[in-house]
Amino acid sequence: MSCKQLCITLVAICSALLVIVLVRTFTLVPRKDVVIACKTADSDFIKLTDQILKRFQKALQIDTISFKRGEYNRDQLLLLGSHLQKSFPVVHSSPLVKLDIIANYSRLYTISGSNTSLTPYLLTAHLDVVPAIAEEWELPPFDAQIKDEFIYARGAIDFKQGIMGILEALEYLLSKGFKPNRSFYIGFGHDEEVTGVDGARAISQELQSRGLKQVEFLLDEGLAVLNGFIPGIKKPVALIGIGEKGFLTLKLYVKGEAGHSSMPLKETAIGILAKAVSKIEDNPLPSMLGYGPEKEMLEHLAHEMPLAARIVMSNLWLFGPIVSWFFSQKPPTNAIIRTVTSVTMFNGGVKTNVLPSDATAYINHRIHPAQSLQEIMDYDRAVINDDRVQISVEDSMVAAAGSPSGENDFGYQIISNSIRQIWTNATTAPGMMIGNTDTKHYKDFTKNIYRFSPTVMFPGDEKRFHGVNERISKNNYEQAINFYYHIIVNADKRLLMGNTDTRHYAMFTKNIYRFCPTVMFLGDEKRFHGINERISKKNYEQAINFYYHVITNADQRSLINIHQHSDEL
Ligand SMILES: CCCCCCCC/C=C\CCCCCCCC(=O)N[C@@H](CCC(N)=O)C(=O)O
Repeated sequence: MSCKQLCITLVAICSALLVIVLVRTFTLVPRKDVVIACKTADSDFIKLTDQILKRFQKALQIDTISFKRGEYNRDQLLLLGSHLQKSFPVVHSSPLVKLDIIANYSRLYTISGSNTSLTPYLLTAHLDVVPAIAEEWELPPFDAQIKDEFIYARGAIDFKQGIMGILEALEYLLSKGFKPNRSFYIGFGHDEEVTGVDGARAISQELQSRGLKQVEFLLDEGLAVLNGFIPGIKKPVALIGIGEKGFLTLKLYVKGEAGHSSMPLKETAIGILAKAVSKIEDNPLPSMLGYGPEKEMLEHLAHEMPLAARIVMSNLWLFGPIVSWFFSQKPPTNAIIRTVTSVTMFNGGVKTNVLPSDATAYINHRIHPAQSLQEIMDYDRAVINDDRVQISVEDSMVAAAGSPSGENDFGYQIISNSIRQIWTNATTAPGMMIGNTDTKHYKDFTKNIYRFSPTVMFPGDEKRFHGVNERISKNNYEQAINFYYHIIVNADKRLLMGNTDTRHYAMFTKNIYRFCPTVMFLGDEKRFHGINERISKKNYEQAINFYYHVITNADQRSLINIHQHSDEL
């Protein structure tokens, strides 16, 4: 090939790439949904009264700690149960609500709706918390004291704001005479922090034994309203977890030889294990950017970014390696692009002058959905490359597949719209839950599983999860209550409302109306996107005449006297 031909080929390739990049950049259009903002002046806005705040603080003061499977503060769980019972008298006495205590401590509420043809939905949360090292906290972890408008306590964001927020919203609604159309369940597990096998799993079994086959959607704890976490986006981003990373906990064990420390061997069990652990930390797993829900998230958010970042995010097929490098720099963004590795426990040795007879370490991986458990095991084995280190699986879970997040996916849109009613300046996007939840126990009921916590976070706050100084602002707790209020009200609709093409015209007018000239009887709603969609001949005639009148009536300078038909005089 001549030099000229080479130049022409290169120019052609570059031009083609440029066209693809620009087309992708400008065809990922922003969403312009119209949602009705929830304002503090609204008559149905639930204000954070002293009473509401006090009962939240009281719930936080009860240290419902889970230590390990089957080992949790049973007395405290009972205490929290009676606190809920006392705090929400309307919920606990309503004829519409049935409460079952499951496996002694978990709580399953069944709220009966009037329309049994509507598939119920499920809201879940957990009653337990992880332990806290009190000495490291600014304020004691189980006092729930307030400092600078923040309530500090273990469980403030993981996840007693969910427990109390849901019940506050329900208490309010029922006390105002709310009678749901759609039934729903509320499931509070008592051992989520130690995998939920006693609590959530038992709730799920109870629902199955009642013959429940399907729920419309499930909302559990999860991602949050994030400020400043995603490079290039200034406004808050509310991520709804549509998938969940898997986990793999590996036990590394080295058998050593006990003896006197004055005559050491070349390496001790501790030394061998320390080298293995160090190799694991030095060799992070490769980036999987583009192969999981994070791709959808970044493409969704691209339109919120400045042009350069927008070009990059819209074209991960080309710029993936740059984004991977960038995201690897910070733990929260690193967590979404790869399987991560944490060495969480290390034990060995009994006395300062005794050679250790063995040493044990635990590695906790959070697995990217594009990878299998076996791949991770093989990777670790190859990296350690030392037969003296025995590797065994302590516990594992494969990653959860992505739930649908399209414009017509009822559960996703109910959650997204409810978020935007509260955090009006936020943009929502599907994301991947980086920690684990109780949702694994409910996966047989629906593929529409979503993970979102109504928690506002700023960089650094992620360390408060399972760390020190966990806290929530009073304002955020008020938002959490109102978020659940909107979830319950919005999910009570028969069909997804508001997801019409009108959002594409929202910039032209605030006078947007949605009406179909369709006559419906109970049961006809199933024909929408269902089977046997139909219209009567008469109704079609009415539809034509309706549009005739819309056109003729709208053809006026100003509003006319509507009673000008001669037959109405
Ligand atoms: C682009 C930025 C994306 C990500 C930013 C995330 C910021 C933090 C948001 C949410 C935090 C999620 C982590 C909290 C998990 C809470 C639930 C939990 O602790 N679960 C346990 C369950 C234990 C188990 N074995 O089931 C856990 O994951 O260990």
